[in-house]
Amino acid sequence: MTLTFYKYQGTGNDFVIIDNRQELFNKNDTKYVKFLCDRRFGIGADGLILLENHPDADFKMVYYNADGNESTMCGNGGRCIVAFAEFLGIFKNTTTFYAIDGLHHAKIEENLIHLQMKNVETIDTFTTHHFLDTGSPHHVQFVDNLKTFNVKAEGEKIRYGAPYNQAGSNVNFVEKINPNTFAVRTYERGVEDETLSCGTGVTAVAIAMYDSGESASNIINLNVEGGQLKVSFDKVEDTYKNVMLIGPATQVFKGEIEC
Ligand SMILES: N[C@H](CCC[C@H](N)C(=O)O)C(=O)O
Repeated sequence: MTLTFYKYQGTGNDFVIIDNRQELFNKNDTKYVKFLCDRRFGIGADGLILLENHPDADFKMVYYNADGNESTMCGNGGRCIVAFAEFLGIFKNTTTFYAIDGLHHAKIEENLIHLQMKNVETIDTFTTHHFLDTGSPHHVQFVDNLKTFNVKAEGEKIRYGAPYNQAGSNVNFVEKINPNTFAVRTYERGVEDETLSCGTGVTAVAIAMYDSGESASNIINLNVEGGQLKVSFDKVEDTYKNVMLIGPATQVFKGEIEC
């Protein structure tokens, strides 16, 4: 049997996306998902995304990291599945979908995907870093010379070290460009390497920078290895609401693979 897939990338975070509305994909075959994401033996991607039907929304998103395990919310993957759903004709302009962290609203404007992320109520702030969950867990810390920083080695230490341990966290290293712009490089849990961009990661960075006073703007630019993203939000009492992750999402190619 052949499996039709689409390859998407959102600021360099890349995904295999499958229209699984017929529910033919074997969701329990971790080894097969890992094979599809393998950059040498398979298609190659940071993650795999299934688009499925949902009774109360336009569609449902199921996300797997490159290690083959289902994981928490993927912001760049969320932007890519919105572009894919529009390509399939599931919606025009605005849409809603369910992901593991709940209902998401999204719209496409001037070729950019505007994805509403979950509200953020809790930010743990320490002398060395911040920790918050934007749909996935994120450790956020400033470094000098981000360009030459050893993201993989240092990210791995933090990701597997206390207090995260085996469950882990994604790790974002940050450099301030100006009060409204930050450069970010991310070590991603479940990819176990640096990715060119992490959507829930830049969302965490933007909120942490505002919350700690590093930025006074609620519209923040994030420069990532794979391009530029924008995050906007409203702080209502102690909660960050209307959190929007804004950026491009591109269909790179369509393919078929034996399964
Ligand atoms: N690796 C993350 C999920 C994907 C996050 C990232 N690709 C994004 O764009 O948010 C985790 O397991 O927590």
